[in-house]
Amino acid sequence: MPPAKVVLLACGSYNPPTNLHFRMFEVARDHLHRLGNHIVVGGVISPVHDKYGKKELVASTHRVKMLQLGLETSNWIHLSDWECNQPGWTRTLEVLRYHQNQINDAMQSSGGESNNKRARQEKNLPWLPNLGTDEVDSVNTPIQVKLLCGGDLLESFGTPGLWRDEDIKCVVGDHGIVVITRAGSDACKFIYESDMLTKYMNNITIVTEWITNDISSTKIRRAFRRGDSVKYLINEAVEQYIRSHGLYSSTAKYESVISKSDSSEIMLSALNSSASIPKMIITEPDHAEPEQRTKKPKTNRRPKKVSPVSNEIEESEPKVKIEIRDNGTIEVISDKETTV
Ligand SMILES: Nc1ncnc2c1ncn2[C@@H]1O[C@H](COP(=O)(O)OP(=O)(O)OP(=O)(O)O)[C@@H](O)[C@H]1O
Ligand SMILES: NC(=O)c1ccc[n+]([C@@H]2O[C@H](COP(=O)(O)O)[C@@H](O)[C@H]2O)c1
Repeated sequence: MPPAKVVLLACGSYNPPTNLHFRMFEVARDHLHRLGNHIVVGGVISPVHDKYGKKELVASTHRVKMLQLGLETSNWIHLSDWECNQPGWTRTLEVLRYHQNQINDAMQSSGGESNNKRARQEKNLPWLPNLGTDEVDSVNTPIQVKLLCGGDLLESFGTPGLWRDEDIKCVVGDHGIVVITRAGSDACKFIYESDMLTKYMNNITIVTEWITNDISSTKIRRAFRRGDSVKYLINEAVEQYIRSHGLYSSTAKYESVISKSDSSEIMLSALNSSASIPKMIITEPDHAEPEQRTKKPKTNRRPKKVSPVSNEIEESEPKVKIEIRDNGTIEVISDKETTV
């Protein structure tokens, strides 16, 4: 079997981007190439929309600029600002599908895989500028966009009300996930405890990061606030940018475009909206029914703030409370079990 061509797409806040955000891609690419059944033809970072409303989230104009600076030294990871240029927060499945469809369109409109290289070069996408290269031509297989994430993001699938079951099924079943292990999360155990993830296990690649380093954006923001050094933890140009714009300092004002309770309602209405998602052109989803998960995720952190539930949610929907915690994570508490 010829190796599958893969684009790794990582969603997140990048508030600010740390060395580990970029390193995730390197670790994942090495691993996939070593397995021998994938060729990674590109890496894409998609920063989340301002209306995601996470605590201390600075404007996407800053986060995009910091990512551009951090990526200057990479020749294969690129920024896609599509998500943050949308009118509101976009579910991750939609983000994956948009990028998959763009690639499929570009490949198809340039006459397929094996001919018309120049036409394909003209179709190069800003976040995938190597469509017309020999590397991409080397095998005649479609390009698959996979979600690249840390173990904590995988575990967020188990937060009641945060992800739609059918989204998880399509993210894992249609696209596939590459998960980098992270301190504090246990991806293998999480998959074992989920019937649905176990079912799609052949599309989940767990990559153990042996050179462990638990940098997080939260810790970097804390260091800035306290005036501590962040040298060797984030890119120097990114550090310079943060200092020159006075981001994350103890006096920094977070000009949130929306209030926290608005952000909860925006996420909820996006999750409950019946608006159809553009379908991928190549792969059709497997419509197997989600299976029941038997265990609620454990949490021992106390909520800081509770926002009212939007009235627009129907009676039959789970009652959901959104809480924004001290460390900036958004926690959604539902009165129903998740079906991951
Ligand atoms: N140290 C790390 N190891 C593995 N994955 C990481 C690491 N840091 C971030 N990631 C992953 O990068 C993606 C984007 O993460 P995000 O922007 O939320 O960063 P974060 O450091 O977790 O942020 P915060 O501390 O603000 O919650 C997620 O998939 C996350 O799991
Ligand atoms: N239902 C969904 O599609 C869903 C839910 C929660 C978070 N997400 C995404 O996961 C990422 C999480 O980022 P943070 O770890 O910074 O919160 C963001 O890109 C966010 O958009 C997607």
